[in-house]
Amino acid sequence: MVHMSERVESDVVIERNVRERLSKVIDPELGKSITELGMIVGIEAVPRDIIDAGKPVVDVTVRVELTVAGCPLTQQIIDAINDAVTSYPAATLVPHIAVGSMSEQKLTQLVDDLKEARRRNPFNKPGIKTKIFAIASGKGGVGKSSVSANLAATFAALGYDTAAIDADIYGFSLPTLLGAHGQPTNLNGMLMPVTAWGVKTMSIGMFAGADRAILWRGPRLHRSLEQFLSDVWWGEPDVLVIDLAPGTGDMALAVAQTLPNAELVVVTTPQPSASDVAVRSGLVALQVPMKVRGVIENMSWYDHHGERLTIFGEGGGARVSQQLTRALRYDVPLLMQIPLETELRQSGEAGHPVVLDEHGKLADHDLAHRFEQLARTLMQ
Ligand SMILES: Nc1ncnc2c1ncn2[C@@H]1O[C@H](COP(=O)(O)OP(=O)(O)OP(=O)(O)O)[C@@H](O)[C@H]1O
Repeated sequence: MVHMSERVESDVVIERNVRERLSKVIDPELGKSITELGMIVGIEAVPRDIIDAGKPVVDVTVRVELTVAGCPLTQQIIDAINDAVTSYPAATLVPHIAVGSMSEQKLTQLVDDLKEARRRNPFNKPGIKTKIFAIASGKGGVGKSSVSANLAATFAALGYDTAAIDADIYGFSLPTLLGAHGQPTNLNGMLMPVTAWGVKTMSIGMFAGADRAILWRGPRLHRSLEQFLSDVWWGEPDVLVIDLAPGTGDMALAVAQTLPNAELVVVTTPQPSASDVAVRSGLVALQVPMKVRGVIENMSWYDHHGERLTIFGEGGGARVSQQLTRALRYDVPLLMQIPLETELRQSGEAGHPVVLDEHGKLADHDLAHRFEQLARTLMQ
């Protein structure tokens, strides 16, 4: 027999404990707890007079206010709330989740608060933990975007909170390669990146407007990149991969000014016409305090019925590594060689990075192992 006063107290305890458990549920877009974001507006525990498997059965109503009605991640949030309630150890809690959306006024306040906390470019504040890798190539078409997409997917599959920016105004191929086809959600002027394969992605290709390319050129590039970084809600990812536009100057300079922690990774193919320009793209580090982390040689060979064909010649990656090491006076290693593989191209076109299996886990093949090794080296 349970007395009324005890029952009331235990309901309050359950409500408090449920709130505590919900504080661990993180909004996948904003990267903050749903309680901290003010999304939980009511929790009510009403016990039924039954015991199930030795535990009291309690109906728990959770009232949730989402930031945007019908947001694509609604179900994910509701599932997480459901799990947090049903996994309660001391009682059998039966969840009833009432979903609504925030009032305009509340949303404006929330966004203002978030913006206030992050008024500026989030990646250059002191003590930031995010590792930033800017992928440069010099010459176009050498596979810089394919490397960026697969590297980002590998980081995410290894469990790192991963963001990727496609800053390639000429190509913006990252969303295609990652299959990130959605539009960024606009939360009262703050943009949410599109998540694909666990990678939060933003591309300037997602912004409409004829002046997009003009904005991203020359003297305004630095401002544009900064704006791009601060108008998007990135949270504080472990790693940020930036797919730069091909070329040797402007873009890398803008990155160095905007993201002082960024490290440059230079992609080349084996042939001299690519490696000569790749060296020049790395030499930008003589003008700005940006570290060149290493070189990746793509399209290094093609395995044809057991025969290794070096279609684009040999030695480009090693040449870039040696020349940059000499010019910059520190070791700029050749980090990885990537063979030509039809699957890499095909999976890129299908929006499924070749390094991932059908479940989105790291695949068990040579190419995936190479990318895993690269990702682990870069995070050291
Ligand atoms: N190792 C590889 N094996 C087979 N195909 C590849 C490989 N690397 C890249 N490709 C293909 O080559 C083409 C160019 O690659 P990608 O778009 O990644 O290059 P990029 O350097 O980013 O080009 P851009 O200069 O246009 O930005 C794509 O069709 C891609 O699928």
